Amino acid sequence: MTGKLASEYPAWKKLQSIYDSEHSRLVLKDLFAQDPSRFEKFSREYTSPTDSSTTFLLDFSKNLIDEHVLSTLLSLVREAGVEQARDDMFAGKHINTSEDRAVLHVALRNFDNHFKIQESGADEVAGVLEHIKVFTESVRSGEWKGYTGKPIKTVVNIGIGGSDLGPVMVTEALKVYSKRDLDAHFVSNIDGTHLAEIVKLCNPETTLFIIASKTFTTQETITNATSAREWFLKTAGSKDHVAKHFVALSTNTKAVTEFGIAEQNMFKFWDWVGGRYSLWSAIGLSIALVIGYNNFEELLRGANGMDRHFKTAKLEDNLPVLLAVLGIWYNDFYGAQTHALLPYDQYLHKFADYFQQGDMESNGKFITKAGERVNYQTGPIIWGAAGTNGQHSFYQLVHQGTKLIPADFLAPATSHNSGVFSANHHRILLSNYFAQPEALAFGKTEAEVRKELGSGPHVTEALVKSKVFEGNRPSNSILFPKLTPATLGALIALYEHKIFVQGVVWGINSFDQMGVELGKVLAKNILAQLGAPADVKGHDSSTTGLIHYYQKHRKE
Ligand SMILES: O=P(O)(O)OC[C@H]1O[C@H](O)[C@H](O)[C@@H](O)[C@@H]1O
Repeated sequence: MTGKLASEYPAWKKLQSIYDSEHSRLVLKDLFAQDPSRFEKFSREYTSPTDSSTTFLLDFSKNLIDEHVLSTLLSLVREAGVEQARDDMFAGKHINTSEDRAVLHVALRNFDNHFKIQESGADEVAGVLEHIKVFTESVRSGEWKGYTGKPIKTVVNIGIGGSDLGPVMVTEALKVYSKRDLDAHFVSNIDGTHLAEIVKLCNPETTLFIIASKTFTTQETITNATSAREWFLKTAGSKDHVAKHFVALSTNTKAVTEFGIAEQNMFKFWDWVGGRYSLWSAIGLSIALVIGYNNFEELLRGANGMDRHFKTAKLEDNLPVLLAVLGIWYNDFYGAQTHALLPYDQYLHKFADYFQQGDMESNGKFITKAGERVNYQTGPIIWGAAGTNGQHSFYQLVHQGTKLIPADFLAPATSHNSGVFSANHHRILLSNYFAQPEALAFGKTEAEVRKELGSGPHVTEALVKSKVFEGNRPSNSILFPKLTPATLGALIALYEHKIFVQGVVWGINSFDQMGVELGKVLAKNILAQLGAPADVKGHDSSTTGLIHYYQKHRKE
């Protein structure tokens, strides 16, 4: 972090001039034809520094780059001081400057104290992991009993944002490792419908509520938790029973005890864990309950392997850096607005949702750390869905629309369910995983279309044109042997560090989230005015009109 605007770096200016003068030359079809070793040059195999069985391939050869572009992008990383900023993060420096906090999700998975981290609380991580281990083992084994002496059958995580999305994504991704007789549900939305539908599936005698909130002040979570406790007490009667059925994951001991959860039922974490980076902390309790502590630890170890790679690999081979600079190339020079995450693995169907918060809350900023307005684009819009469903909905636009949509395709070579149905499913899935990036990159020319259609009265010019695929649409492919906890940990950490690198280049603070505040404050003010039309004051005519319409039509 240099305090400069990204556009001031010499490499940025050079990239702009390369783009202006040469981008029309960067045509994938030609680049591949000119260089038979393009795949070897622009792909890397990752092997975890701590566990050789955690490995994946990143193929970035289908990007609109050549060696000159890539080396200039890496110069940008150097000029922006990414390596120093990375080392500062790992050392526990307060790089979240607006909140004066360290950013230490890497400390949550710092096995063997590999990184020397001084920040207060970092030495408590192992103790909390032990707490998680003991608790999850007692719940999973049936030793932990509800108030009528029955074991826990259902866990309900109540949280929102980072206190929800990570646990949801990971428990879905690693479902195959779950304990079959323990159901897990997640309630996040303040809409009472969410909780109402979930409690229908729960028996108060055998349900454990996990109240997950870093601050323990989030309106949605505290309201849902209070309602869940009321629902529970309707059957359980005595408040003494709450201790067996409610635990909290938080940094706010005072608010947790005020809520009525005993301190021994609170799993602690620290203000240097950002909400959207918290699944590795106590916020992962629901994950550990579902997949077991050992698998949870494997997830963390997988992430730790990626941390070590990110910390030491040279920039040319540093996978988070490579993903980051490719993203910058499209976002800032090609004018791409979005980035799609397209996992060809049903287990990863929440992956894009998760990184919507991870990326967009981190890098959706227009002010640099020094308080200057940027004069370039920052974080992309992240979106996506599991393949092949997307192919039957939005891929049309990705292939033939007017927008450039860089995409990451992810897939496992082996399915967890190969033995359940015929191997055919996975082969078909993967044939699509291979075909889509190929189609995007190389397209189909007008000549090919004409040849295919032949001649005849039905072959109009319009028909020919509509069947052309221009190609030259870039993508990354990430292929891993199998979706294990460690592989998933490595992949999540890969994207976390990608977001970090981009944030440093853009000069922004990736670790605060001031942009979520205004709406919250206005909603609080409006909530106090919803009683009667006469109370509605101080708004524009649109907001006033909407509230009045609501007041006229509501039946509560
Ligand atoms: O965990 P909590 O304190 O309840 O916060 C839940 C969420 O609240 C806000 O929306 C923040 O922007 C998120 O980053 C955070 O994850």
